Amino acid sequence: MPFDTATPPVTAVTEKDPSDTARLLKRLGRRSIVFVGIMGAGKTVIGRRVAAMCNLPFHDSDHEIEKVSRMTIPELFATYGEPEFRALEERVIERLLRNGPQVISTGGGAFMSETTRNNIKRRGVSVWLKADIETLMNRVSRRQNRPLLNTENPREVMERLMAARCPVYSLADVTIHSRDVSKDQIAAEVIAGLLQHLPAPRKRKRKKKKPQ
Ligand SMILES: Nc1ncnc2c1ncn2[C@@H]1O[C@H](COP(=O)(O)OP(=O)(O)OP(=O)(O)O)[C@@H](O)[C@H]1O
Ligand SMILES: O=C(O)C1=C[C@@H](O)[C@@H](O)[C@H](O)C1
Ligand SMILES: [Mg+2]
Repeated sequence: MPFDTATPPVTAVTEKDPSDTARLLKRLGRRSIVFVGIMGAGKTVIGRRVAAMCNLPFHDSDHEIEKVSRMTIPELFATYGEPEFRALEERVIERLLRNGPQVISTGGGAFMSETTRNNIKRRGVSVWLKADIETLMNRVSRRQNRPLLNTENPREVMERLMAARCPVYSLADVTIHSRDVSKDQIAAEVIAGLLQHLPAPRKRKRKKKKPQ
């Protein structure tokens, strides 16, 4: 499947406009904003920024997993293998989701679990940060903390993962094109995208007074 990043642009709200974040918080209620997407898409950095803009708590499932297991993700993969990591990831996200409203950034493979997708649907609104292969490879080459990419040909692995995962990521409620423009701009586009997705509460009609 060709990877198309031609997501329709979302009109960005300005960061200075407090009413946009206030409206979003009202529409969100107790739900969480949940970032999904492949490694390097920007889930952690953009998630943290959106949380700061909305004055919401921020959690990253990878960091949470490292905290509860007292191991790094590469250590977890090496010691227990990927299936154990995935089971832990499901449990951690399920627990995090109970405490909305907040922003949660998930690990790159988390949304592939049907259980996790259902949990997110029930208690959150999902945002796919969608990026092209060049941008992603540029970003992930800076750090060696992603066990799935510790191979001879990380680009080939990334292409394979994208082909398998993009159709699933596309099930997210909101899609934002992640690219190398300022992080504030992407965060503002996320807020605009969420406002477009979440319907404004309908005004109640006033009952007409019966004539006396
Ligand atoms: N809009 C952007 N402009 C420039 N750099 C960016 C942008 N968004 C993210 N980055 C950079 O890309 C790298 C990867 O971002 P980040 O760690 O947030 O990705 P991730 O989606 O959380 O990945 P993973 O699934 O591996 O946790 C970081 O170095 C981050 O600073
Ligand atoms: O894409 C993936 O499967 C992963 C992404 C990272 O966020 C970590 O959750 C882990 O390295 C696995
Ligand atoms: Mg991350």
